[in-house]
Amino acid sequence: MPHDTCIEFNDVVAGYKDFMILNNLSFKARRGSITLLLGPNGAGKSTVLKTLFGLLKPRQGKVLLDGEDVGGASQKELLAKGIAFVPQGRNLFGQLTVFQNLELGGITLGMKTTHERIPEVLNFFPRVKERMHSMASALSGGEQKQLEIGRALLLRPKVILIDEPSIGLSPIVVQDVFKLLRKLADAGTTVLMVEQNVKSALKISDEAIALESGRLVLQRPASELLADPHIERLFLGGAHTTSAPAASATATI
Ligand SMILES: Nc1ncnc2c1ncn2[C@@H]1O[C@H](COP(=O)(O)OP(=O)(O)OP(=O)(O)O)[C@@H](O)[C@H]1O
Repeated sequence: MPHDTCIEFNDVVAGYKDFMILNNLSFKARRGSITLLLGPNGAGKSTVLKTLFGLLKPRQGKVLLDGEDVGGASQKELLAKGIAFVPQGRNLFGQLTVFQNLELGGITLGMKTTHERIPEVLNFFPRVKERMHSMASALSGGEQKQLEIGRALLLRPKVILIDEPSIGLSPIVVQDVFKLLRKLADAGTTVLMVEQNVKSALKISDEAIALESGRLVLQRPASELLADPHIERLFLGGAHTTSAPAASATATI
C-alpha cells in the first residue's frame, strides 16, 4: 500500500464566529496510516476533525483530500468522497435496535447495499452481532462505540476521523478498538484520531502531530515519540523545546 499523502491542511484558519481556533495550520497525513492528534485541552484537535468533516468552513487556506480541495464541501459530499466521522461521546439512537442504527448509517447507500454490508460490518464485532436486535441503549459503552465505528465502516470509508474513542471504555475494550483501527489502516484506510490516552494510542499510530493554540508544534513518527525519554515531560508538564509540544498538555500517559 503506497504511503502517499491522503489529507493535507495547508495554512488553514478556521474557527467559530469571530474566534479563530486553527491558526495557519499545515500538516499532512499519509494514506493507510494512523495519525494521532495531540495537544492540550482547547488546542483545536477536535476542530481539525470538524473542519475536515465540513462542520466548519476554513476562512483561509486549503483542506485537501487526495489533492482535491474539499474545504467548505458539505457533509453529504464529504461522505460521498469517503470521509466518515466518529465524534466524541455517544452518538447512537438509543431507542432503536443495533440493526436499525446500522440501517440509518447506510442511508446514503440505499437499503439494498446497506443490507448487503451490515453482516460484513458485524463480523468485526461478534458481541454486537449477537445483540443485533437489542436496543442500542442496552449495549455496554464499549459495544456502543464499536457499533458507532461499525456504522462508519458501512460506508467503506477511505478516511476515518475518530475523536477520543477511549472515553468511558475499559482498558481491554480500548485495546480492541485500537487493534481494529490498526487493522483498518493496514488495509488502506487513513485514520486521523484524537486521543488523550497518549501512550496506548502512540503504540498503534504511525505519526503524531501536536497542536498548541491551533498551530502545529510537533510532527514525529509515533514510535520515535514513544521512545523519547522526555515524553512524560512533553505531555505532562515541562519546558518548551523547538521540537516538543508544550507544557500544558493534559494527556494521560
Ligand atoms: N461550537 C463551538 N463554538 C464556539 N467555540 C467552540 C465550539 N467548539 C469548540 N470551541 C472552542 O474551540 C476551542 C478548541 O476546541 P477543540 O474542541 O477543537 O479543542 P481540543 O483540542 O479538541 O480540546 P479537548 O482536548 O479539550 O477536547 C476551545 O476553546 C473551545 O472552547
